[in-house]
Amino acid sequence: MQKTIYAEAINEQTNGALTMDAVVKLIEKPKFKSQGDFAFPCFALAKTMRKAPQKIAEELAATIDHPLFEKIVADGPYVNGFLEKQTVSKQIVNAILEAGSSYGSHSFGNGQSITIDFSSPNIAKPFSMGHLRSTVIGNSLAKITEKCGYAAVRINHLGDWGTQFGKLIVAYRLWGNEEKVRQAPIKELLALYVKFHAEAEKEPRLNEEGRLWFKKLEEGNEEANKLWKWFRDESLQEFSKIYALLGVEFDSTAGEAFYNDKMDKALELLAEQKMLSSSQGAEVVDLAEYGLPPLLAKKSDGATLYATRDLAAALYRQEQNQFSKAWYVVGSEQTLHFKQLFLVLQKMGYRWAEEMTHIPFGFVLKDGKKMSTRKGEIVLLEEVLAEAIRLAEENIDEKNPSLKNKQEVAKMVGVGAVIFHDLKNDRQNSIEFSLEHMLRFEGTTGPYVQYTHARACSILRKSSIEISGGSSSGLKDEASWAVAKLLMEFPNIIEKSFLQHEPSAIAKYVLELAQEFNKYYSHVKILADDGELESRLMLVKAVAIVLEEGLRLLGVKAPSEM
Ligand SMILES: NC(=[NH2+])NCCC[C@H](N)C(=O)O
Repeated sequence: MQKTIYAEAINEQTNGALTMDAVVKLIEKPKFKSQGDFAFPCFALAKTMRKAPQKIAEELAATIDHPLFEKIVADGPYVNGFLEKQTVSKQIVNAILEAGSSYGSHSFGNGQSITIDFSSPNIAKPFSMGHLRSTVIGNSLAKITEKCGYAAVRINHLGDWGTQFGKLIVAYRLWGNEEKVRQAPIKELLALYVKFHAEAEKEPRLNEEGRLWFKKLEEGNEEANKLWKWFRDESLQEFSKIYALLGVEFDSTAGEAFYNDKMDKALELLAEQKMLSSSQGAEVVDLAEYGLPPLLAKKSDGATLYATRDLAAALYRQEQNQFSKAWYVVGSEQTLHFKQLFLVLQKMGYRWAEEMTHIPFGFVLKDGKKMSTRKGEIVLLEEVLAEAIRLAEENIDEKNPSLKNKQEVAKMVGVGAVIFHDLKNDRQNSIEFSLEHMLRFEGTTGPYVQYTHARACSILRKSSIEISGGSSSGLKDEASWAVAKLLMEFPNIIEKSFLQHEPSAIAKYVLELAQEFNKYYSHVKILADDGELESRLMLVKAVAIVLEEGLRLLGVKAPSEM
């Protein structure tokens, strides 16, 4: 908002030589504090105004006069604007106190829906680190889209269909034990699956059996479907423990199986458009014109595939939700799959397919190596989260042994640490998994931000003044200005995180705000009883609001004491 005012002033003085949009985009944040709060480079004006940029900068600096600015100075070809600290900090703090948690919201989503396909683990298999990343990133993106005025549709596209379930059924019928599966479903089903592959090496006939049973499953055979449904229910129950811990919910858990009866229609549509061709008995959609391998729509034995199900799912989602955008939070290994999927839909003539986006992310590493769920190295996510909570409790025991709801807070801190660690780097980067590191109370961690928020809450508790509504008269010292200026950035950060599909923008921001606030806390006696006490407390309250809201958008809770 302050930036817009600066742009307006420039625009007015240059008689609209550039559009407002162009001016806003050109305004930079200066590198050094001594260069003020905004810098506008005059190069783009030089042509239309037929003057040297330096000259334009001088003229603008001399003519712009706005009460929101303390001074406007030419700095070479730049016009630097220095905000009037007291007035602006007053405006920002009051706006935050009035808006509360809705500070930073946007309305550009206009209530349109965005489907977000995330988490999407495979049943009868462990919930992997990759699925954790998808879950955490997708959950945050859903909250960010809502903050921008969209209606988020959270979809867990479960991997619950495919030939592997034929194999699993064969394995269970041969070697399975009902009691064992009930006790530890994922572990047991995985063991059966692994055994199947080992045995099939020796006895290839088993693979044929597996295909047969999947065929039975697709055709609605009762025994096959009963077993499949049981495996699915047990798996979902296991996954739901993880979702409960993470605080993640879905609007739909319609997985791949859900599209079993919707694929014929998708295939028909492709056939109608003459987009199917056969290749070695299989039906494919040729994508050579885009330089891509063909999308496999139907195998030679008539079985459909992952891609076909995604095609049917996209058509179904557009029909159901009329999504304005469709996002897929899935690891970067599937980049080609989504490229093909989107292009096929575009080729079918659907304009909406242009608004479909694959949102990839990097790997989780342990000691520099990719963590995987292959034999022997399964890391059970539930155990990881339980360990994080246990370590957080140890930390609290040490630092604040008399805390009342210790266990509840330990859960917020432990789980928050894991989530924050995932989201603090650009999502495409791989992340090194270290519980010890992510749980530190200092440094770039979730607990550090939570701790800073709790500190702000504690200051507010200690003062006798009740802060509500917005009637701050502003502050003008450098330390509080640094905090106020960051608070001013929050709405822009939200928009940026939306446009780039990057929760990390918010994570980095709350870290910076926490650091700046802690500097303020150590330089200024906040609770000193002078004329500015109330304004300082209002700033503290504004910081608490923004930290809590920033963390919420990441899916992290902010305890008021820890
Ligand atoms: N619509 C989708 N394809 N979503 C992603 C599914 C991810 C898949 N279940 C996997 O674990 O690899």
